Amino acid sequence: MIEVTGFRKTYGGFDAVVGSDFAVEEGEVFGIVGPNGAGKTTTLKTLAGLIEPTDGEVRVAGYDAGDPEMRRRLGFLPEESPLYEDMTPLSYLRFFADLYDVPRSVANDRIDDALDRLELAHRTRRLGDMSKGMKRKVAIARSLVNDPDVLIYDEPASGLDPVTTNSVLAFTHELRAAGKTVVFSAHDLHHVESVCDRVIVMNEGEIIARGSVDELRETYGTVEYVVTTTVAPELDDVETTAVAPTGATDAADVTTPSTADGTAPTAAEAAARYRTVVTSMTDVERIRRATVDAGGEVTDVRTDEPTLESVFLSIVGEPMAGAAARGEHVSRHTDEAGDA
Ligand SMILES: Nc1ncnc2c1ncn2[C@@H]1O[C@H](COP(=O)(O)OP(=O)(O)OP(=O)(O)O)[C@@H](O)[C@H]1O
Repeated sequence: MIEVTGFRKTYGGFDAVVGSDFAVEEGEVFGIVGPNGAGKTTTLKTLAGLIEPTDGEVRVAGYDAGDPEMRRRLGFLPEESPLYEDMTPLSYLRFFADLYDVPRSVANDRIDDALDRLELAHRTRRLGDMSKGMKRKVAIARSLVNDPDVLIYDEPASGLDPVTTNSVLAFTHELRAAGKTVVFSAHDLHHVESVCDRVIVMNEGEIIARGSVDELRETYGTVEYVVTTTVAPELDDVETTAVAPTGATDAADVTTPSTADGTAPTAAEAAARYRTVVTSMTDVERIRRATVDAGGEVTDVRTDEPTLESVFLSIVGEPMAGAAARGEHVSRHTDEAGDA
């Protein structure tokens, strides 16, 4: 449905996009991800026919981007979508349907359907009095008045409250179910993960990674294994820390080592736990052996999956928006202790 070959866009000698190649299949939700200034908006505006490529070929629905026939088959949602504040959602959307020559009865059904699915109430309220999320929904509905095959959305859910964000993302799912092709950019990687079949990651005008989110996670993420043992394994190349056992309240509980020298352990020693973090199952096995050799045992192995932020950090080399607010790994408890 979309084919981009050797696309380059230069602004006065500055390369905003440096030779990008990608294709989007019909009925696919395709994400463009990247930090500020990566070239996402430039790419989307070019797909929408609003910017001329400096070089390369950009084809949408079989037409060169910008061809009037292509525009009729396309809906574009810009990052900022100022609306006519004195109009109501209904009058505003009917106005745009008229621009596309959509017959009034067809337009009314289409507008009602879009606003129902977007769960927008207050359709006759003045737009200037509506919340940011409501206005965004109206802008999304506007992108659909001509019943386009291809939708180009620049940050559709950015800056919205969680309920509105979910509603917009669920709606994007519905668009795919209805056979639409959707290309959208996002800073929030969780938005991308929840709706995109495939993504490209851009940085400084270049595509630096591509694939499904799972593929990117597999290729660029590091899984960590957190091994808990009753004694500290004596291995020179791994660092082990004493940690509080569940219910420990005294600092002495976490620092007193347990022993295997035949003397009866104190209650604190019996409860002592040690944690070692490694990145391979081979190391988990080494820890198990060293622990057993020292007279102890492995009591738990937890797998920490890489978060999307840590994956993109390793691709792009800088955190995406919001990454700092979240941890680097999410924990998934496993029964691997038994296998280790
Ligand atoms: N009209 C323009 N004239 C000059 N430079 C521009 C113009 N539009 C964009 N740029 C530059 O091109 C680069 C890519 O911009 P673009 O808006 O495509 O990035 P983006 O990935 O969408 O960023 P953001 O996430 O901040 O919206 C940036 O360095 C930007 O400053």
